[in-house]
Amino acid sequence: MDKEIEIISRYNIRINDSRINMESYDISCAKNDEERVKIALQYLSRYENPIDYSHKSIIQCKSATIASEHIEKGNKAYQSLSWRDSVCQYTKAVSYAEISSKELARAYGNRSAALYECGLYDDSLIDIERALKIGYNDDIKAKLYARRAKCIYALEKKMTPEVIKAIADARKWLEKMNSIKKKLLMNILDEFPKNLSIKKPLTKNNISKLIPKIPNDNPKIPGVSGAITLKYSQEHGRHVVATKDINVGEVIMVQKSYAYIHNNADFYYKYCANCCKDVFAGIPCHQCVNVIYCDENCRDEDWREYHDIECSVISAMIGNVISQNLLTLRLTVKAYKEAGTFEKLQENIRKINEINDPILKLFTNDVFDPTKFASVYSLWKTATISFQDALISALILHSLAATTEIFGKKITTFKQLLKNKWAKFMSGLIMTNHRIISLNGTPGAAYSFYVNPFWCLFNNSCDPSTLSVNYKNVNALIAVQRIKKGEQIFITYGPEFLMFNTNERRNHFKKCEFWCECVACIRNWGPDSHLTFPSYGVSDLLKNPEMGNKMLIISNYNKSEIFLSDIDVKLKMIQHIYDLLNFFQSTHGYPTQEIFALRILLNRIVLSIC
Ligand SMILES: C[S@@+](CC[C@H](N)C(=O)[O-])C[C@H]1O[C@@H](n2cnc3c(N)ncnc32)[C@H](O)[C@@H]1O
Repeated sequence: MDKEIEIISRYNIRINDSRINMESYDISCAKNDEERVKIALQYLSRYENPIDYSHKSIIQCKSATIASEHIEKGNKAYQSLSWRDSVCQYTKAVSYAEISSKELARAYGNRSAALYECGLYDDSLIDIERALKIGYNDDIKAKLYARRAKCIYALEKKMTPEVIKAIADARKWLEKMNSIKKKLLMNILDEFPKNLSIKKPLTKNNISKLIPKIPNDNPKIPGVSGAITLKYSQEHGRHVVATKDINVGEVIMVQKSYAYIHNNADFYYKYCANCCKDVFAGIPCHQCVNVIYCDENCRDEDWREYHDIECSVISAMIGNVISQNLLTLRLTVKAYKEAGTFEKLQENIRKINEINDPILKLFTNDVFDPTKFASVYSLWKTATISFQDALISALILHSLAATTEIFGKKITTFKQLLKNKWAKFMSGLIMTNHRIISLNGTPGAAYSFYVNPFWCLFNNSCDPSTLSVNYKNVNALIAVQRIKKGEQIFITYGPEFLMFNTNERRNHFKKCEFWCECVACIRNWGPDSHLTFPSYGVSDLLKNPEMGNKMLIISNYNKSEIFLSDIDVKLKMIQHIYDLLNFFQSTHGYPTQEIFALRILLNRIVLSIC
């Protein structure tokens, strides 16, 4: 492969490699995104020999060898008692193993042992069934049946008919085992349930407990409180406003992101690619090695929604690309799937472009539906654009065209792409999506990256009126200031005044191409400013025993080991803080030192959960 194109494909694209002269390609003359990508495709067309996505060094495929390597790594982790690591390695083996292969049966069987050790008995039972169904080696089947007996016993805590049956099944297969292993297992079966070490089940993630219930009282914007609405003004652009007084602690929104990806190879094997839940006994995609699912339902849903197209494309892109590019691809594929055909997609986009009202554009059938492409596409706004952006878009298009038959047949050369009508149309959409992601894509925890269209309509304040709680693909906002009817509601885009001074914050926002005009920037608040706010002491608390008591509890908690306390204690403390914030703001106004002392503690508690 040509050196230059190798750089392009490998780094797809953080190209600031001096061998590629970006400056010499002027896209300023282009009228639209389609023309910009055309210039990039013309630049790339000089390569006779484009990236070969059928090559095994570029695409990761199912492989018995790689599956066996992961099984070995899983065994090592298991022997050193690193149960979670061994589960992860066996899951990698599950995804690399060929469908119905002996490696797949082994991976499920071995993973059931690690899951048992984690205390995940239900998951272990599921894997045992899978291993037996595919065909586990006869000489170790007895161990699987014995494990089934142990799991059921651990769950039921008594000798049920199922436990007895599983023990009998294990005995039937004892003959096939070698003599040492047979003796060991026979002892366990003879003594059952004596000497069983039954662990406390592994606690699954806590942060989901922080996510409030989805508000269901805004018929126009599902997942959003009925106390808010969208507005537009020359000064603020689109923004969110309270239609009723809102108290601290009230839920503003709980919505799923339109698109979410985790771009860390290990996370592909820990979270379901469809619903994002932690997955311990996941199943693979039939074709690729990059995703893992809770079960067949999640696998089928993902396939219907976008994975049927993405499957081979992400295999080509993963490892070479940064997460923004994968999210750009996801947006494009989802838009295409929603429309069903290129003609319908073109028609949908034409209709959105014809609507001038910046708020109405976001709606589908009179509802702001965050699962529809219109809600994302209408986030588009003009921003500086470079040849590099066009090049990225051209390469995403090439990955799509060269690995799928979306354009009728696979298109592998850049020259052919320039001639194909629908490839040209999709090139423009890819570039527009690339710009939408550049400005609205949000990095989440654990290398995740997502876009939530409603969240993107809030303006920033470095003293936000809301707290963001993101749990994988779910985005929640909770009020942390009392907000009066008619007031604008703000989120934080990152740097808050408690952490950074005004210059630092405004410089940070330069890359988002705006000059922050929030109250904290206008008043030049920095990390110590809250110490200059008025303070009323706690005298009013003495007149209100309920609040006085909450303050006492909170002050004691503040002196304790916050990180070590139980999640339910933390949630109780958060509720006390909300109550105290409401009390202080209604008696003393805003801002005060007492309020910020509580806000700093609130941030610490939330951080300790996330
Ligand atoms: C994610 S969007 C927010 C919604 C946006 N107002 C709209 O009309 O779509 C971010 C853009 O809003 C504007 N914006 C948000 N917060 C701002 C602030 N504190 N000061 C000035 N402009 C802000 C900037 O133009 C920024 O690029």
